[in-house]
Amino acid sequence: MSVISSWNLTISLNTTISLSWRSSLPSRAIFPRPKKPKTLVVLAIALGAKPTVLVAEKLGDAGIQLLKTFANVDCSYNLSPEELCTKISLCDALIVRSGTKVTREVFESAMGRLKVVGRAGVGIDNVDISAATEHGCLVVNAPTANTIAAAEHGIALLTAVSRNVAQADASVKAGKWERNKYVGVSLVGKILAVMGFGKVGSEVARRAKGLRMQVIAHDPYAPADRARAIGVELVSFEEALTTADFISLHMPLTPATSKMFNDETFSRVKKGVRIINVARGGVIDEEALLRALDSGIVAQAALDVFTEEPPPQENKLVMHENVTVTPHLGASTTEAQEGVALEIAEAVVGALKGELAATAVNAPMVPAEVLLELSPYVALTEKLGRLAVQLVAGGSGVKFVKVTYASARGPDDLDTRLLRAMVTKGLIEPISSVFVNLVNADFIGKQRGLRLTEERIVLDGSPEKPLEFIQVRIANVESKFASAISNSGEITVEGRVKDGKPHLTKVGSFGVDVSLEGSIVLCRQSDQPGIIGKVGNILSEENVNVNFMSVGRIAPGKQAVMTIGLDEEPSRDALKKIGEITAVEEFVFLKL
Ligand SMILES: NC(=O)c1ccc[n+]([C@@H]2O[C@H](COP(=O)([O-])OP(=O)(O)OC[C@H]3O[C@@H](n4cnc5c(N)ncnc54)[C@H](O)[C@@H]3O)[C@@H](O)[C@H]2O)c1
Ligand SMILES: O=C(O)[C@H](O)COP(=O)(O)O
Repeated sequence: MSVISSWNLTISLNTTISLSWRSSLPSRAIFPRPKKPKTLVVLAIALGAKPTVLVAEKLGDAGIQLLKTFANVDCSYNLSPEELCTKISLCDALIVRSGTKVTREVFESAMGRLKVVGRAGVGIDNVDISAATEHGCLVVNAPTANTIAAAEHGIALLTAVSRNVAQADASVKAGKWERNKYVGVSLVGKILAVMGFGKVGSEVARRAKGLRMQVIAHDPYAPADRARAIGVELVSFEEALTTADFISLHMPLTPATSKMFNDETFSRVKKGVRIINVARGGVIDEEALLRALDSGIVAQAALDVFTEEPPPQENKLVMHENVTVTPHLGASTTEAQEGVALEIAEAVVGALKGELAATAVNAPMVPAEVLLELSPYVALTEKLGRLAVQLVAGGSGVKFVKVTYASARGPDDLDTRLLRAMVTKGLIEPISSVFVNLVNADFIGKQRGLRLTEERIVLDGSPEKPLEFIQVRIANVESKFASAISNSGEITVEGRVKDGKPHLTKVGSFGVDVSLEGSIVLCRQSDQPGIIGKVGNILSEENVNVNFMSVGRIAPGKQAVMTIGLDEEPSRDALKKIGEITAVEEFVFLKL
């Protein structure tokens, strides 16, 4: 017997969302699936073996200790890209700082085993997030623990450039005493433009106010009330650029911010401006900065970060007399590194345990109370998806899927992202070798050409229950069980949560009622006495336990659909015998 595995979304009791590994029997009878390369690894975890965490860059000891309570920890620093790719297929989690590039090749080399990448810090520009998502790998970061350290480093560089501290230090050490050469500029009353008013930017602004600078900020996404509360005016990019005496950069490196400071922007700054960058090297076009420094447009620059780290030897920008540099030290305080290590270790352990960390970068965040409430509907939607797709006749292809949520709640009062992901999982997993989770559901769905639309029906009644029923319909397909096609011409399955358990309540236009556990047989027959007994006998001869049975009919004596819930999988022979009962017009066996 072969065993396959997949991520499974569950909601744990402490109300965190869980993406956990599940091993299950393949739906051989209907859709044989190839073995996946991650099988052994997943089984190892399922059987209680410790997961392996590769720590690829120096991490604070508290974090390492925490990881060791749950996992085997392999601290291998300075790996070459090739070595990382070789090692990664033996690891369930990877922890990096900014010095390791977690590329698409890394995810591909992981062969499906890598479940989480932890970035021990804020910037995730060294992790290929798209590739992580495509491979269903969760990415978490540690976004708060180094904020103060980075802000303090920004202020250190600001004060250092204003008083030529680095240059004067080097000069004295070279045996010189150049008091006139290193006359500085005062900060009091000068305009500081903080570019990127997030966590670090606002802490820099707070501290610069303490130095009695006039602080303005540019951030297209920052809330004005946060700026007001600190006494900072939010201004346009143009105003920040043209009025600032000092510019401090604190935005992430994204396609939109890449080389945001270039020849054109430098041509608009106030002559003699001083620039501090503790964000990311890539937000400045370094060659343009060099030109601006040489022409005196930029008087000085202080750089903690570079496009390429470490920058090449004898780099003109690094060696420039008006440039102060540090080797990406923004987060490097003892306190910040201990905090970051703990923050990332907790997030990675949580993710490996099946909880989705609050710092997930590539998965939708759903509040804990919403998760708890939606938990039984998560199971229901996945199972409806699984049923619907198994009803499709071979060769039909599944493209147009509609999910209808019927609820007494207002349209804005129901977060369906989880449910949509689970329908996608249910639709795709039985017919492919990919595994789908909350991280990659939308991507995989799109990749496979699935056009999933959602629809809300607002019911009268009490909004206490989040959902009354959920319907999954597949359009433009034939069904291997013709009765599953409703009057609208689509394969239709509908379900409800009863006593906390998912139930199938409609197939096509037939009302049914069966708990969605184990597997089910759907059987259409001409309504007459004795059929239930005959089917029951065939199954009991095989020791297959019937856990639920319901019959939905159009009218007495006409057609009826019998739904039988089974604990075990019947043999092909037993299924054949059911099909041979004279009154049975069609039947289908479905695995949940
Ligand atoms: N040098 C270091 O060691 C070090 C340490 C910590 C953080 N960082 C870097 O500092 C930066 C900020 O970190 P954070 O924790 O404050 O992040 P954050 O997400 O809290 O803040 C980033 C801010 O930038 C804003 N932003 C996005 N696009 C922008 C644009 N085009 N123009 C202006 N603002 C824009 C966002 O709205 C957000 O408010 C990141 O690049 C991070 O990697 C560096
Ligand atoms: O984005 C960050 O958190 C900082 O750049 C720190 O990077 P580091 O962990 O490599 O010091």
